[in-house]
Amino acid sequence: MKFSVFVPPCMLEEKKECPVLYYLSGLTCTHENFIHKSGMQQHAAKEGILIVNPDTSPRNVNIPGEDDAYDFGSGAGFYVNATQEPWSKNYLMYSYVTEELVELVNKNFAVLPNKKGIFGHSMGGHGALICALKNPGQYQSVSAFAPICNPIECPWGQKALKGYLGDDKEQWKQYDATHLAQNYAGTPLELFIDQGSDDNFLKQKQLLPDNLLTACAGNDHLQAIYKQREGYDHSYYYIATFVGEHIAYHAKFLKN
Ligand SMILES: N[C@@H](CCC(=O)N[C@@H](CSC=O)C(=O)NCC(=O)O)C(=O)O
Repeated sequence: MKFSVFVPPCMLEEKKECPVLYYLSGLTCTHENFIHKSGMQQHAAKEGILIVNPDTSPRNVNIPGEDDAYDFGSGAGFYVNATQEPWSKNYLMYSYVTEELVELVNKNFAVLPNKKGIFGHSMGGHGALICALKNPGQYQSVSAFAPICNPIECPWGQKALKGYLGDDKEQWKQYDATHLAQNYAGTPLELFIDQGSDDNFLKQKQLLPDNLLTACAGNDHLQAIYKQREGYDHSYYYIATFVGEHIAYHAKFLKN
């Protein structure tokens, strides 16, 4: 598995220990889209935060058809642990991003292991939300750009969850941010949800933020901040515009 890391100057030059922020990308992305297109480096440098961006799936694992669709298989791991063959051997993205990658980063970079945030875009926004909701207290901050908020109810999510987890919809709920938010009983958590108003995938009902906001409103342990950006779409131009605001938001929690 490849992943990219941005090391802030204060870690490189002043040998300071820094907080760490994991960014989970969306469908079709590799570990490079975010570093090429978001412009996050200047903001992470200013705040002194190490950024880690994993790939979105295993690659070249010789599963027939693994590269055939943009929304399933390569580039579309959906941050779940697959239980269905042939995916279950390699497609363990949830354990990878919450455990294996974290251990690797903690061992190899001078990060503060208890100052850890997570954010992401679209499929990766879904990933960030479920990682935080399933692991109360593990992430000090979470935010998402145009996340898939209720995958059990949208075409992208239904295709992926059926393929990786099988037909039992009870299993799907374990990876659904809206369902997890309805049942969350952990330490108080704030979810920062960002959404462009002119996002085609919002219009196609792939994202369903209202369902997650309703779930949060009914749960005293959760607080949602929802920012709708007038006229913005789903692209990296949108992410590049607001990534500084997200990194500053995480810094409030990670640098106190
Ligand atoms: N090719 C697909 C859409 C693919 C797409 O828009 N991917 C987004 C994330 S969407 C949700 O996870 C993305 O980040 N693309 C990479 C980029 O650099 O823009 C289609 O045609 O519908």
